[in-house]
Amino acid sequence: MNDTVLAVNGIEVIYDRVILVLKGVSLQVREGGVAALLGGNGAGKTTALRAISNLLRGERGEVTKGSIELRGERIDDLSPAQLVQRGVVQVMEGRHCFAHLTIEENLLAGAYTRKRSGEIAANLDKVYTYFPRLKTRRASQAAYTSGGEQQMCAIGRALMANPSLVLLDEPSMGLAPQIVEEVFEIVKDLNAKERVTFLLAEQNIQMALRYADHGYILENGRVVMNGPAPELAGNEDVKEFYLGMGAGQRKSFRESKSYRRRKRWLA
Ligand SMILES: Nc1ncnc2c1ncn2[C@@H]1O[C@H](COP(=O)(O)OP(=O)(O)OP(=O)(O)O)[C@@H](O)[C@H]1O
Repeated sequence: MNDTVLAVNGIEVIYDRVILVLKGVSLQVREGGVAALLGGNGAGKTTALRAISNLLRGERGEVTKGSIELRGERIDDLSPAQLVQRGVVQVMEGRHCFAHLTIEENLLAGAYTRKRSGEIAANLDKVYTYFPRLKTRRASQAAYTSGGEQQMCAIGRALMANPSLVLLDEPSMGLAPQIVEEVFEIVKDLNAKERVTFLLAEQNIQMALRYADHGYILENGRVVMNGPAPELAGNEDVKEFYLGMGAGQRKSFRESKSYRRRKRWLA
C-alpha cells in the first residue's frame, strides 16, 4: 500500500532567474507521519516549504525542475488557496500573527475556507483543547502575547482550516527551550489524536529528531542524508556535525569522516 501523502521529486528552485537554491531535492512524507527537514541557516528549508505551498512567486522564485505530488496528484500549479482547500496549510517562519487582532480573531481568520458557523465553533473549541494557553489569552491583542503564544496562535490558526498536512517552518525560532518543548508536544498530540501529518523545517535538529519519525538533512540546496529519526540521531556524522558531539569544527557536513567514506563506497 502506498501511504505517501506528499512527494517532492527532484525539484530545482531558482530565485531572481539566476540564484539556484534547491538543486534537485526529493522527499516523501507518509500519511500520519511527522517528517523533518533539517539543516542550518540558508540550507534551503524555507524555500522547499514555499515550493510545496506555492508561495515562491511573491519571492521572485520559481520551481524550474521536478514535480510535487499530493496523494499521487500533481499540485505544482495550484494556488496557495487551492492548496488550503485540499488540506495543505503552511505555518510561516516568524509566526506572523495579525498584531492588532486578538488571539481569537487571529484564529477565526484561519477559518476563511470554512463556511458553516457550527464547524468554525467546533474547530475553535478543538484548538482551545490543544492550546489551553490560547483560551486563556483569547481576548488579548496578539502583539501583547509572548513569542510562544504567538507561535501557538499561528499553528492554531492553521488548524482552523482543518488541514490534513501542515507545513511548519521553524517552530522553535526565538523560543525558550521549555516553550519549544511545549510546542513540539502539542504537535505530537495533534499528530497522534487528529492524524494531522506534519512536515517541519528546523535548525534545532536535536529537538526535531525527538519528535519526527523521518528526517531529511539539507545542506546547500541538496539532501545529503535521510532516514528514520532514531537512526539519524544516532548517526556519527550527524552527531559530529550537527549535534556538536564530535571533535573539532567542520565547515561542511560533507567533510565529516564517514560521509566521505560512504561517498567513496557509493562511487
Ligand atoms: N527571495 C529570495 N531571493 C533570493 N535569494 C533567496 C530568497 N530567499 C532565500 N534566498 C536564498 O536561498 C538560500 C536558502 O534560503 P532558505 O530561507 O530557504 O534557507 P533556510 O534553510 O530556510 O534557512 P533559514 O533557517 O535561515 O531560513 C539562502 O542562500 C538565501 O539567501
